[in-house]
Parts: sequence; structure tokens; C-alpha cells
Amino acid sequence: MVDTINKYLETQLALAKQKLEAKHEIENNVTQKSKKVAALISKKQKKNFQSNTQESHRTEKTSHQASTSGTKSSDEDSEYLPSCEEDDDVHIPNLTTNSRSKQNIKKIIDDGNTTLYNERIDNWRNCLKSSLSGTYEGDYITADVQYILQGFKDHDVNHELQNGFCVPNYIWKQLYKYQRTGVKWLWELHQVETGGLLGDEMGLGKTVQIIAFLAGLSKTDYGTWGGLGPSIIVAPATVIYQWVSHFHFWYPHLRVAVLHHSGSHSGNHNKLIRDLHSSHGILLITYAGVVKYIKDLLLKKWHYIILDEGHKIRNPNTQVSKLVKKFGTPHKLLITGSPMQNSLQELWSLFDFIRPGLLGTHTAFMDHFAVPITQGGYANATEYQEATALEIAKALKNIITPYMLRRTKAEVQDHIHLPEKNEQVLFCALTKEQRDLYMGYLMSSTVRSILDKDSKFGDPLRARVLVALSTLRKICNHPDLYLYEAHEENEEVDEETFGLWKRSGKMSVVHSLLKIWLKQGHRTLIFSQSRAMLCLLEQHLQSHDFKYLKMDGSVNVSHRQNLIKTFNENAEYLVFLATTRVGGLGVNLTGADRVIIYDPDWNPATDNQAKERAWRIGQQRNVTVYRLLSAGTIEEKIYQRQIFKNFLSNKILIDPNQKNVLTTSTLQGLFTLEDLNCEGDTETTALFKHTKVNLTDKVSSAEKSKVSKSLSFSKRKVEEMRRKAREISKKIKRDLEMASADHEDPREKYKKKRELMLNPPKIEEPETNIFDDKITSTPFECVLSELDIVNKHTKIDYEENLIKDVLNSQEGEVNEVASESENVKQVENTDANNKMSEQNLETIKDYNDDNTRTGEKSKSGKRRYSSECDIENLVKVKKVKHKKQKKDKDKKCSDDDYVLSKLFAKATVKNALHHDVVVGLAEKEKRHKIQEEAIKTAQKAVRAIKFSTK
Ligand SMILES: Nc1ncnc2c1ncn2[C@@H]1O[C@H](COP(=O)(O)OP(=O)(O)OP(=O)(O)O)[C@@H](O)[C@H]1O
Repeated sequence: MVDTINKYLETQLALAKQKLEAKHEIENNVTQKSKKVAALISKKQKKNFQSNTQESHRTEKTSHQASTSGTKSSDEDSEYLPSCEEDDDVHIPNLTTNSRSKQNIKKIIDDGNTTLYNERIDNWRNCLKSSLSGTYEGDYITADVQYILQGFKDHDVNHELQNGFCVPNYIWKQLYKYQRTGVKWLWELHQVETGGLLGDEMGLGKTVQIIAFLAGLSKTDYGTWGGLGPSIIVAPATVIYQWVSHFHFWYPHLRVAVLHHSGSHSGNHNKLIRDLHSSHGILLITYAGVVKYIKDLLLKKWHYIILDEGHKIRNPNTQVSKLVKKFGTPHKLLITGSPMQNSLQELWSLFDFIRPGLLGTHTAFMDHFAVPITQGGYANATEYQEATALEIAKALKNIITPYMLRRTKAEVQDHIHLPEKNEQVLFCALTKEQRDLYMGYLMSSTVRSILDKDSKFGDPLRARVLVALSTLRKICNHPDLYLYEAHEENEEVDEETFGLWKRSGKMSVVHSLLKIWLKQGHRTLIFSQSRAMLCLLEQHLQSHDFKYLKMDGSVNVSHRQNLIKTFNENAEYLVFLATTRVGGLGVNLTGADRVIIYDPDWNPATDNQAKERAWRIGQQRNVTVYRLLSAGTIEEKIYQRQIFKNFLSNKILIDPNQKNVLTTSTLQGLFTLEDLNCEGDTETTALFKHTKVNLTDKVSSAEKSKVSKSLSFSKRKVEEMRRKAREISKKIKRDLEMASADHEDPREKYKKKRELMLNPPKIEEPETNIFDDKITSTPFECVLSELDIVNKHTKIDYEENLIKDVLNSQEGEVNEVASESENVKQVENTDANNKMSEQNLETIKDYNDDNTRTGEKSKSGKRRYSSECDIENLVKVKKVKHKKQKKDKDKKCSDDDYVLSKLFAKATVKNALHHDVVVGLAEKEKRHKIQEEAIKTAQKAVRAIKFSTK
């Protein structure tokens, strides 16, 4: 035993030495220029830290206010500070200004100005009249006019629902079935005077459902307002005019005014509030606007307050979160496609708005719900913790289900028939220059001060880490974003080479992609976190004569909607450039069928929101999304973190490759530059090997068939091999059980358990269908998948707790059973409390029933869910597809394969992963684990009953 430990330590020592030597060699190869630049930048950063620290001491009081206001960092809501949405951007020289193609975009006009409003209403009435008489020649197309032009005569008839609720026929008939369910649900909530969260996945028409409901309300004589009273919709700046144009299209009758400096009203804002209030209209306002005008808004009574992209109030401590909760009405709706992004606390904050008190006080919720659920999700959680977490999560689901409606695209695919989506992560090679600069910066005093615990830097470590990470990200994007920081004020910029695509690995990939897509006739959305990067991309597009449009924080809010419309309707624009924050939320960009996410965000929801701009209702073509990552760099770590924010599965965390993943939690892990392993894989592709895009499979199908032939076995042989595998795995299990019964040395036991976890024996997949439809269709499960409960996990606490777990495993058993039964009691009580409110909301039951039915269908038809879950199932999906669809898919595959083969050939892309398969596998593993745990919980319950009778 001592021998083994010694041997192990020796190997580790040898490995560490080898690593150190390799590191020295790399460091020696860093050029003098790179070291000099890094030193200069580090010096500047240090100076900034010092002046910032002094500044922050001086303005401590005011900065505290700003940090809790939630407005400064609220990106696109910067209408009062037009271009400060991406604070840490470098201001690079604008070489593009002279030749910049003019974006001649018209404004959308809201109804803030009474004269203009009356003109619009007259125009609409004329259009209606002329369409009815068959002489329509207007320029204002609305949903009712469109309906008449399609030959229908009943546009002014209402569709009556339960308790006299009337929705105009022309709207009702154009809604998808699930949207009708949504409208009914909103009406149910209205009648019981409560708020709700409409959480449908992005692009399923939440806006339309809300407008249909409000239109219905205005047609229904009900309640103190006798229909629809004056209401407020709060939305991010980019989408407020989208609301205007949706209202003007679907329900032109209603007055919709924007309270924002871009709005059409003139004069005092109080006058607008008064006018709008008396005409029972809709006041559209940004989140920043709420903070600014809260006093005047609270002076009036409002019927509805609706938060679009309501996840913006997920942090309960921001000023805006606190202020929106001050409106007195019970009719509060929150709309978001990403209800929970990071933690359960966020869910609490959202529900604290729609139904204050439902989830208790913040402290009580954190103690009794958030903490146990979070603990149960850790890889090292005990069985008791896991079971408790599961039960509490179920109880939480029961509480919130009546007030939350969420449907996924997969669930409603039979209604909306979205085209296919292919999403891949491309690992791009850094250029030589980038590598050199990256290594140079890693050796700089800023990074050294972070890694050196005894460093004498006075400023907070956190600030230094953030600056260093953002500097590394700049190098990943383009060397010039970094080098420009070292520029002296009067230094000339070399216009020939500044921002040149060849100098950045990712930009080279963009260059190749755009060239190919131009030939293939695709149109592209490019998202970047950074405005400076967007400028470099813009310069590139101009020099290659690509027609493009660009939207970032500097574009006037009232122009944004028309910019989007122009792109969607005008195919000559090949590229739409946007910052992820301004263009990635809420808008419809279905004109594009290709999406490039140039740099990843720490929060996976931000990137997910961005990519959903193209893949939504209205998209006719297959969509391909490429996320670009610089291989081996900080971007890969960010991506891993993104994935693990989506992972709740213990099994994934105890994957043989987990060591690599968990190192991302250490500072050292973040400040390294990883090389490819011996198989040519990056860190992430090695982790998710099974999801790797393997072109050779498709390219040389002839060869493949040769190989498969030579490796084929008879059925009998396969059966025999399976039997053997089963026997072996049983034996290993038996041995392990016997070993634990022998009370062997806990260290030895730990080693064995760890070994087994790292190299699990191949056990056949159980036959059970883990995609149990009930689980899949439960909204809360979808939400849970976005819950981050493993991200704080580190390798060290994993290992330490694993040892503890092994040592405690015997004594824990009895205690667990006792305390668990107590826990079950608590949960039962919560269940009972919530039964009352559930009874009132019949629609939700209808919806769930509906889902179960569709689920059954899918079980036998093997149509849905599977495509998101594993590659094998994907093949099956292909097989059952209609011929034409198959042809489309094949075409898309060959298009995408062609693109990838080109990129691989140029060695600009090192590897590619199927993003949705990576996330889908995690989902599958999660459900598998949950089901296993449910079984264990049931077994324990039986044991508890037996135990209690003894
Ligand atoms: N019933 C419908 N008929 C026609 N078009 C529809 C219908 N429902 C939705 N759409 C269209 O689908 C697109 C997406 O709708 P919408 O913007 O309301 O989605 P969303 O769920 O609010 O998305 P996000 O979460 O991204 O904001 C819009 O272009 C909208 O006009």
C-alpha cells in the first residue's frame, strides 16, 4: 500500500516537472516585443487600479447608490448615456467612418403625439373601409385589414370565451393553439386577480399573446375599469418600438405611447402620463425610465404592469427590481424566455413581483428552498441531500406552476413547424501573433500579482482578475484590441494592417465563412460582446464590399426597429452586425439563416438569447449557428462554465475527464494557455468527444462502410459480448460491495471508489424511457435545466467531500431515514397549502393534459425531444422525416459539412462540437439521475416505514 502511494507520488512529481519544463520553454519563446507590450499595459492597468481605488474611496457613498440602482450596468437602457453600454471596451480609432455605408433608416412613430395618433387612426379606418369595398390601396397593413383581404367578412365579430371574455375574431383565428391556451390562462389569472409569468421559449410569440389578451380585455366589460384600464409595459430599449409596431399591427385601435426621449410626445412627461392614462392606453417605458419617472408613475392607478424580458429584475437588490414592485395593482405580468439564468434567488425575485409573498420572504426562501436544492445538486451531495432537493424542488414546482406558463419549441413544433437548426462550437486556432501576445500577458505583472498570493498590490483581487480576463479576451478577438491599449496618444496607426482579419484566428474563420455563405446565398447575423470588435468587423465588411447593417448602443432607440425591418425585408444586406446586449434580446431577425456568436458570454442565457433571434416563428430556412472560441484560451473556460451552468448531473461531473473541467474554478486554470492533447483535441473537445463533429464519417462513406464491414459481428456474437459485459460489471459491483462490507481501510476504499468513478465499467443502458413525457413537459424541469447549482464546485471540495462521504457512509444511513421522514412531512404541508390556488386555474390543467397527450404521441412516433438529446436519436429522427424534409436536411448537412471541411483544411478551426448535443446530453444525464434518485427515495421511504414499526 505504501509502495503504491509512493509510486503514485513519484509519477505526479515527474509529471509536474515535465509541465514546468514545457512552461519554461514556451515562456522563453515569447518575443521581446510581446513582453514589452505586456509590461506597458500592465503598468497602465496598475495606474488605473490605483486611481480607481482613490476615486472609489472619495465617492464611496455615491457609488454605493449607483451599484444598487441597477441602471448603470443595464446595458441598452443607456438612453441617457448613449454609448456607455459596454464599459470596458477599448476606444479604437474609427477607420471606417469615411467610407461607412449610410444607414438611412426611418423612425417608427408611437402615439405619444395626439395629432399623429389621430392621423394614424384615420389612416387605419380608411384602409379598413377600402379593403372591405375591395379598393384597398393603403400603405398601412394591419392584422384586420390583412384578414379582410384574405376574404373573411367577420373581422368585427368577437370570439367569446368563458365568462364573457371576447377576443376579436381576426386575432383569435390567427393564433396558434398553444397561444390560445396562453390567452385563456391570462384571462384565468385576471379573474382571480393575480399576476403570472409567461415563460415560453424565445420566439414563440409571447408579445402576440399579451396583445391578444389586452385586446380581449378592452372588448370585455368586466371589473372596475370596465374593460382594459391604463397599463404600463416595461421593456428593454431595443424592443420598445417592436411593441409599438406589434400593437399597431395586431390591435391598431389602442393608443400606445413611448415615454422616452425618442418618443413622439412633446412637452412635459407628466402631460403624456396624464393623456395616456385618461385614454386607457398603453405606456411603453424602458427599465431605466421606470427609475427616472417612478414618482410620477406611482401617482396614478394602473390596471396592468407588464415586464417584457422580465428577467431583468432577477437580482432582487437592484433599484429597478425594488421600484417595479411598488405598483399597487394585482395584475402584474412578467414575460421572459429565460426565467432563471443563474440561481434560485432569481426565481424568487421574479415571483416577488408577480405574486408577492408566494415564495415567502427572501431569507426564508433561501434557507428552506434554495440552499437544500442547491446542495442536492452538487456532485458530492449525499443521497439524503439529493432526495431532499428533489422533494423540495417538486414542492416548489407545485407552488409556482399555477402562476407560470412555459412551453418549449420542441413541445409546440407540431404547430409551428420550425425548420431545422444546427448549432456548433468551432474551436479556432490563435494566430502566431495572438499566441505570443497571450503568453506575454500571462507573464505580465498584472497576472503574476493575481497568482501570487503574497502580492503587494493594494487594489482588490477581484478587480484585477476581471481586468486581466477582459484583456485576454481582447487578444482572443483581435490583437489590435489589445495592442491599442499600449498606444501612446500621438502614435500613428498603421491603416494597412490595423484590424486585418489574417491576424486573428477567429476573424479568419469569419472571413472564410462569409465568403462561402455568400456563394451559398445565406445571410448572417454576427454578435459580439464588444463594440470595438464590431468596428473591426465592420471595417472588414467594407473592405470586402459586403452590404451590412449594424446595431449597437449608439444607434438611436427609435431607429432600431426599422433597422431590423430593413434587414429582414431586404435581401441585399448580407450581414447584420450587433452587440449581443443590444441586438441579442427580444428582437426578430429572421432575415438571416446563419448566426455567428463571435465571443462567448459568461452567462449562457445571453448567448442563447442571441442565437434565438433567427430561429423563431417566421423563419423559413434551416438555421446554422456557429459559436467561435479560441482554442485553449480563456474563451474555452467560459464555454465550459456555460455548459456546466446547464448541468445538474453528477454523472457528468464524475466523468473521467472531469479534472480538466474543474480546474477552471482555480485562478491558475483561467490564466493558462492550453495546448492540444496527443489526439489533437482541445480541452473541451476531449471532454465531449462523443459530440465531436466528425467530418470523415460523412466525407468518406465508402471507406466507412469498408471499416464497418471488417468490424462487423454476427448477432449471436454481439449478444454473447453483451452478456459477458453484464457479467463483468456485476462482478465489479459485487467485489466492491464485498470490499465495503469488509471494513477495509477507508483510504483504499476511497481509491477504489474514485477509480470506479473515473473509469466506470460499461453497463448497458436501462431500457426505461428517461424522456418520460411527464418530466419533459413539466415547465419547471425546463427551468431547472437553466439552474446553476454546480458552478461553485471545485475539484478540491469534490475530492475532500468524496473522502468524507466514504468515511461517513456507514454511520449516516440511519440518521438519514429519520430526518428524511420529517422532511417529507414539511413538503406535504406545502402541497396542501397550494392545492387551493391550483383549483382555481383550470386552464393550466388543460394545458398539462394537452401536453401529456402530445407527449404520448411523441413516444410512439419518436418524433420529438430526441433530436436534442443524443446523436443516435438524431439519426432516428432523420429516418422518420418526410422525404422533402430529409432532402432539405441533407442539403443543409452537406452545406455545413462543406463549410467545415474548408475550415478544417485551412487549419483555422481545430475542432467542432455539436453544442445542442453537449447540452442535450447533460439534460439526458440529468433526467436519468433524477429518475434514479426518485427510485432511491421511494426505496428509502419503504425502509423508513419498516424501520418505524420496529
Ligand atoms: N400567431 C402568429 N401569427 C403570425 N406571426 C406570429 C404569431 N405569433 C408570433 N408570430 C411572430 O413570431 C415572431 C416572434 O414573436 P415574439 O417576438 O412575440 O416572440 P417572443 O416569444 O416574445 O420572443 P422573445 O422571447 O425572443 O422576445 C414575431 O415576428 C411575431 O410576429
